[in-house]
Amino acid sequence: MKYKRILLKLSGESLMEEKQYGFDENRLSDYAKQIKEISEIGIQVAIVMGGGNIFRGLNGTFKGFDRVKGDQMGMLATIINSLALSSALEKEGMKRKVFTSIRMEPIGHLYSKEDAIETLEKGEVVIISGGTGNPFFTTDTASVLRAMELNADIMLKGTHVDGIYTADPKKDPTATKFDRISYDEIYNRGLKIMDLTATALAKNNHLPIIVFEMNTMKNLKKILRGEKLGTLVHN
Ligand SMILES: Nc1ncnc2c1ncn2[C@@H]1O[C@H](COP(=O)(O)OP(=O)(O)O)[C@@H](O)[C@H]1O
Ligand SMILES: O=c1ccn([C@@H]2O[C@H](COP(=O)(O)OP(=O)(O)O)[C@@H](O)[C@H]2O)c(=O)[nH]1
Repeated sequence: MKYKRILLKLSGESLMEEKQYGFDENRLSDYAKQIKEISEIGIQVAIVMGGGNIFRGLNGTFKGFDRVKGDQMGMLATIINSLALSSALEKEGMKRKVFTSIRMEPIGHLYSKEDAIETLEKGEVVIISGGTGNPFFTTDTASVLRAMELNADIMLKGTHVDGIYTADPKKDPTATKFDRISYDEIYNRGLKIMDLTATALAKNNHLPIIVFEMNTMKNLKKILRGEKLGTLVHN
């Protein structure tokens, strides 16, 4: 296998399926099955969950919430999603440990790099919730940060689009997909697939990222086998 330890970022919105809000149990179960498949072949998997299916801080500000309170609500949303994923993994008979970036026992263990690495080395899945623990950040940034802390070989951003396009493919049907793209090009073209903080942090630390569609079964395993799916982001 090409990679030994991965950081998998799962978009909150991808959990919704056809729903307008919250999560779809079948989608969660499909994700758990895909994660099981790669864990069983010896890949160490750390996961950062998004929260956009429940709450985004910036949306709250439009409704009159204070931004910091809104972001804290968003971080709590990522914890709800993480517990749901943990429960789906449990149904698959998987050992896993939920960490929170903010102290919240007994809901999850307070995140520490050492504990997370120890858990990964035991072959258990690590789920890191609560984003970075700070407002004004995103779970993409949290994913890059944790990938670096945990010395992950790559960050895989699993979402509902099949890669990075010249423009948002939901808004522009003429947009075309990149097989590879540099961090600078994401910035120069102003692409909205990842926020600039996450992009800059990954670039500065030479962290490769693959953006791929996670809603099709087996895609995660195919990537780990080296099949060319999605878009590779590189320096
Ligand atoms: N240049 C682009 N290429 C691909 N997807 C893009 C681009 N710009 C914006 N998007 C949007 O980014 C979303 C995927 O990113 P992700 O962080 O997983 O989403 P979300 O924030 O909805 O959870 C999709 O909704 C897609 O339409
Ligand atoms: O380090 C973080 C990560 C997330 N959030 C908040 O949590 C929300 C949900 O996260 P995100 O939008 O990244 O989730 P996704 O788009 O991946 O579903 C964000 O809008 C922010 O309000 C935050 O404040 N700090």
